[in-house]
Amino acid sequence: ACSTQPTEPDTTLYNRLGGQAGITTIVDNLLFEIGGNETLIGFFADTDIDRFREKLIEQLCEVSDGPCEYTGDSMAQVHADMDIDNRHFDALVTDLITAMTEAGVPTGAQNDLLARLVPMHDEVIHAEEHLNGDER
Ligand code: HEM
Repeated sequence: ACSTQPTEPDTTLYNRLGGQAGITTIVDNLLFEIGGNETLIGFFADTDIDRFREKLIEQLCEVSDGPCEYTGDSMAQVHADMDIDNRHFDALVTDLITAMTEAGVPTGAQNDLLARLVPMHDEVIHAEEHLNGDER
């Protein structure tokens, strides 16, 4: 029980998240968490949840070096005019951690995914200021 699992250097984060099945489970768990989170649910009142689910799966796959291409809109375009603040961002991160834990993702892989999403923070929180700049 105390043995440590060495991380294979040639394993992608995508594989450590459980591949396509793992990422799909993470996103479905996240949708469930958002649905019960009163800090977040209001933002999604008019959202096409099927599209949101599909684009988020693509994005998490691409950002973890999986075999996908993100086909959604830029983070600045998507989150403009929502007035998202740090409290909302933290609530989403907390729900994502719960979603990953429930999916059985090891802590190291959880942290590596979060580290790849955190750089998007400014584009989500200050989306308007990024709209005329370069898009990612
Ligand atoms: C790193 C953080 C985040 C990432 C990576 C992310 C990613 C995404 C993606 C991929 C989409 C779908 C884009 C598309 O349809 O083309 C989306 C949509 C959305 N996001 Fe985020 N998001 C983040 C943070 C947040 C936060 C903090 C909130 C609010 C609390 C939020 C609220 C929404 C809403 C409401 C939509 C749906 C927009 C619509 O109805 O068209 N997001 N997000």
